[in-house]
Amino acid sequence: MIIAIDGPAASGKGTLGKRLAEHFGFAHLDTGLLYRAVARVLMERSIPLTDRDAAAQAAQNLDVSHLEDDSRLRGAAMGEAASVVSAYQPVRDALLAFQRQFGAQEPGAVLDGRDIGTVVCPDAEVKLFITAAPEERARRRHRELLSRGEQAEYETILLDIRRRDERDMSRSTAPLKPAADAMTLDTTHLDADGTFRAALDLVERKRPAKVGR
Ligand SMILES: Nc1ncnc2c1ncn2[C@@H]1O[C@H](COP(=O)(O)OP(=O)(O)OP(=O)(O)O)[C@@H](O)[C@H]1O
Ligand SMILES: Nc1ccn([C@@H]2O[C@H](COP(=O)(O)O)[C@@H](O)[C@H]2O)c(=O)n1
Repeated sequence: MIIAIDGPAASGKGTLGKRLAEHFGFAHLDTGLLYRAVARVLMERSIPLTDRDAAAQAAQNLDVSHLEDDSRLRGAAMGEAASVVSAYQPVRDALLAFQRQFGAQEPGAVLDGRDIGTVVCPDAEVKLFITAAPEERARRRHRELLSRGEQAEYETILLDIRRRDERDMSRSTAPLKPAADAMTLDTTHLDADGTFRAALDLVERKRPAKVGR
């Protein structure tokens, strides 16, 4: 059983994915971390992000263990860099098998990203597309950074989110878009608990007999 969650930056995909996975006893993969990790390899070696061959090589040799715990992958700069290297087809190709293998786990898996319902797991039983207005997403990210004691400007975050959305939606390879059979949830006026309840309702409506412990 696969729950595919896609959506734009800071829409709450990861928060929701984690909660759904806990609820159903499934594994969870934040696929954005894979692209962030590829970008980090290049940045650590002072290789320009425009070097497609180096990015592809980094993706092919990526150590995918412990990405969740790696604080160096978080932050706006790494998200921006990830959105550059993620547009390269060979990078995406190199990360595909791992993601599909992750999705094949029993009793199930939740994967969140940009192309899970469209490319990685086109046969997922449940596909959710999580959105929120850019201003609300920027407010959430701003709150998050301030609560971690980091310096953050709301306007800068909003610009970053808009730029990243644009790049992710307009690229030719695996652009961010809802799968034809995805259920869209606009969370602009929902908090994290409300989002979880609304998503759970959608999941259970879609697969009432198969989902649940
Ligand atoms: N429905 C919600 N209402 C308010 N805040 C939320 C909601 N969902 C998530 N958040 C908060 O918004 C921030 C972004 O959420 P999260 O990291 O889950 O988004 P994301 O879509 O996975 O982001 P990214 O695309 O950058 O990986 C976090 O601080 C999270 O706690
Ligand atoms: N399935 C995915 C997941 C992510 N990306 C790219 O990585 C960037 C960072 O992702 P976050 O979810 O960690 O913010 C994102 O902007 C995408 O460009 C992707 O292409 N496919």
